[in-house]
Formats: sequence, C-alpha cells, structure tokens
Amino acid sequence: MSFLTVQNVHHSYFTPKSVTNALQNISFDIEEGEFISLVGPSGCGKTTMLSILSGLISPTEGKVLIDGRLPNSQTTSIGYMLQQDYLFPWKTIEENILLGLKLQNQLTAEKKEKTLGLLKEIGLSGIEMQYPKQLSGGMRQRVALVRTLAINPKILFLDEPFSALDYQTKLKLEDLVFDTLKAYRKTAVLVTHDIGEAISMSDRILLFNAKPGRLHKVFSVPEELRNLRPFDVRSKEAYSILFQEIWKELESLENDG
Ligand SMILES: Nc1ncnc2c1ncn2[C@@H]1O[C@H](COP(=O)(O)OP(=O)(O)OP(=O)(O)O)[C@@H](O)[C@H]1O
Repeated sequence: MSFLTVQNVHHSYFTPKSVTNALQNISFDIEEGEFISLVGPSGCGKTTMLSILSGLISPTEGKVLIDGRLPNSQTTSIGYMLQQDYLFPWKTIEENILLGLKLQNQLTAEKKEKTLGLLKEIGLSGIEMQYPKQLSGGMRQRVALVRTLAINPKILFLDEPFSALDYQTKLKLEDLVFDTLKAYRKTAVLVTHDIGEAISMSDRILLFNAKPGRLHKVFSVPEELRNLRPFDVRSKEAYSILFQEIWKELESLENDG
C-alpha cells in the first residue's frame, strides 16, 4: 500500500444559494519520500485538495489515507510551509522554532539541540535571539522551514511557499528546501502556479483542470532531472521539453474553459 492514498475524492462547498463542485472523482497515490506538485488553472481545487490531504476538511465523498490512517490535522504528523511565514512577531526565532515541540509536549534537550542544529545547517546560526521583524523575507521562510521540520513531520504540505519572495531569493530557497527535504527523506506535496518550480523540485506533477476540479494528467519528471538541484534542472534540455508539454496542456485547458 502507498504511503498516501487518495480514493475517489469528491468535494463540494455548499452555501445557502449555491453549490460549488470543487473536486470531482480524484484518485492518486504518493510513495514515501516522493515530491509531488499540484498545478492547474486558478480555481481547479489545489488548495481544497491540500486541505483534504492534511485533514483540515473532510471530503464530501471518498477518502484519504496517510500511512493507512485517515489524516487528522491534530494528530497526524504534518508540516506546513505557506506563502506567509506566520512567525509570531513577539517571540524570538528560537522560541518560534521550538514552539511546535513545546505545544506537543515533546521539547527535550536533545530535540532542542537538533532543531538549533538545523538552523545552523541552513545558514542561520547567530539569529536565535532575534525577532522575525529583524529578518528578510527569505530568512523568515528559512526559519519557517526549520519550525516545520522541528516536529519531524511524516509529510510536508507546501502551499506556494516561495510566491511572495523576489526571484533570486525564490531560486535559492527552492534549492535549500529541496536539499533539506531530500536529506531528511521527507514526502512533500507542493501547490504552485510556477511550472518551472514544479518540474525542478518534483518527481511527479499532477495537472488539475477546473470547473469542476479534476485530475487531468500526471507528468513524470525524467529520472535524469530528479537528483539535480532545482537551479541546475532549469538549464537542461529535458526540463525545457517538459515545460513546453505542460504549458501547452495548460493552455488547452484554459482555452476549453
Ligand atoms: N470556502 C469555500 N466556500 C465556497 N467555495 C469555495 C470555498 N473555497 C473554495 N471554493 C471554491 O472551490 C473551487 C476551488 O477552489 P480552490 O481554492 O481549492 O482552488 P485553487 O486551485 O487553489 O485556486 P487558486 O489557484 O486560485 O488558489 C473554486 O471555485 C472556489 O471558488
């Protein structure tokens, strides 16, 4: 059985005046250690899918299993990286990155040392006693990554985590997040509007279509690109070929819509 299984998921939002079919008949599997991206036109249900995968909302029909169990945002070990870092401004960086462990009653001396070590590993030692407002956007996202990894999640959900950053910082962070997740063999699901980011970071790309949200096509990233760092992937011919393929498919979806 796969690490994560999505079985015939449908999801509708009901309001007093309307029903929106956000997702229709979605099924796919994710293996442990895989990096998957969800791409597709606006409104195709990417964020809804992520909320269902993480157990924040239950699908109207169908089910998701992570490690054989229904996801539960309270108990399943899930890490998030979002567009905004959501660091607490009144807490120091050290307090911010240890907060998850503290809330879960798991803050041991060993885990503290490990988490502070992680901060060092991603090039941020010496900022432990600073406050978020003293850091740049890229540094804050790196702190957010450490905070996420501190709780040793089984799976990470990344919802456009680089989209608020300038281009250069975004490319650097893609490399850093990729290296870190590979080193710790984490399973990850990324939602992005950036096809280049999806190709350069993922093993597979799930292209969704809108109205209603459906899984339109799955693209496998060629083996030769998978172990390269995202920045290096972008200069390869196989990257350009896949980029064109996904781009054309997206255009055809948008023209149909
Ligand atoms: N809370 C909600 N109540 C009603 N409709 C919703 C709600 N959340 C999302 N929707 C609708 O469900 C559909 C899918 O939305 P969702 O945000 O999951 O798409 P998305 O692919 O993440 O979009 P985007 O790329 O623009 O962020 C859209 O039609 C949206 O308007």
